Amino acid sequence: MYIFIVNPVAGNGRGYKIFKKLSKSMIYQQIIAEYYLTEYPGHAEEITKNISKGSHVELKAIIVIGGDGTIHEVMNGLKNTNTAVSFIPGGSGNDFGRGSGITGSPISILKKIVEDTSGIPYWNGDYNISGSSKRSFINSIGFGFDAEIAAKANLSTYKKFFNVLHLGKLSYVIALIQVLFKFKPIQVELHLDGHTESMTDCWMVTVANHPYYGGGMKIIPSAKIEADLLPVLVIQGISKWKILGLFLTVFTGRHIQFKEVTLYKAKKLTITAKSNITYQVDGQTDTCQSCVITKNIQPIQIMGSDFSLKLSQTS
Ligand SMILES: Nc1ncnc2c1ncn2[C@@H]1O[C@H](COP(=O)(O)OP(=O)(O)OP(=O)(O)O)[C@@H](O)[C@H]1O
Repeated sequence: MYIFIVNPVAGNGRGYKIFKKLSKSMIYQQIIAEYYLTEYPGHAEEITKNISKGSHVELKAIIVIGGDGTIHEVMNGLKNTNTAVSFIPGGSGNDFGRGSGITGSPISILKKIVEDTSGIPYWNGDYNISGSSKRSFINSIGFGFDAEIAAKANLSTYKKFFNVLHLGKLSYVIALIQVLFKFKPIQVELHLDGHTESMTDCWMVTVANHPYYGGGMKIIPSAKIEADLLPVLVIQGISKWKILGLFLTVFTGRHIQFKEVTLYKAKKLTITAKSNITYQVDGQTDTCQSCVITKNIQPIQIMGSDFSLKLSQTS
């Protein structure tokens, strides 16, 4: 059996339209399926927790139709890492689809999920904000400048408007300009395994499970799906005009050539700031003063990925 968790408001209603069309398709009619429509923020996580508690012995996969926020909730609701998960992009950003190799039309993705026998292993990252319990991020977690851009864009009225026009990236460009002239670099201490870096002029620190964020920007082009190691990108000591130029190159991934950009790899990162800083996790924002980040040691099987075809060809 397949269980669909559908966010009907993802992508301004795209999630629901995709599910409606898919549910009438031949392939959907041929499988045993149950579906849930989410009704409020946090609902996908609750549904997944309940599924995990139940005894769906024949459960082949949970299939998420929505955006990154919905798959973030589902991954955090999973109690049993043996449950396979898949994703049919229905949101506005859909970076998880890009990063895990899930591409094509909804029907072709469902076909791949049904025909895929093993899937690919995917390691989420874990983050522990001081004083709260551990959670997982599916795409990335970032502190400082990019998080403030995400916070500004999420609160804006123009984000919805641009999303309807499929120009979601433009909302980040406007938010970037708004944040740029007010932003004050942050003072942070990074503990990367046994190594410590103190920074007084830090613009941002981002950790990612794969290259993409913000609807297709290649923030850490070299990030790959792997166990154990976290790629960490740090930007420090840069002028406002230069960071503007840097962000223009993020879509191509050439920003890593700037001398103000440093890439690290670590099993564990602890970030401690002098005062509260803004962070974004899979696009949702909040503030914190310290955070511990590690890689989840239990992989989740992701079905319907184009990468599983490549894996089976190389093995
Ligand atoms: N029925 C609902 N009404 C309002 N919000 C909902 C409902 N169901 C789920 N949500 C919330 O909608 C938010 C946005 O969903 P999601 O991130 O999947 O779509 P998106 O923002 O369009 O895509 P992306 O994150 O890829 O840009 C999620 O945080 C989720 O908690």
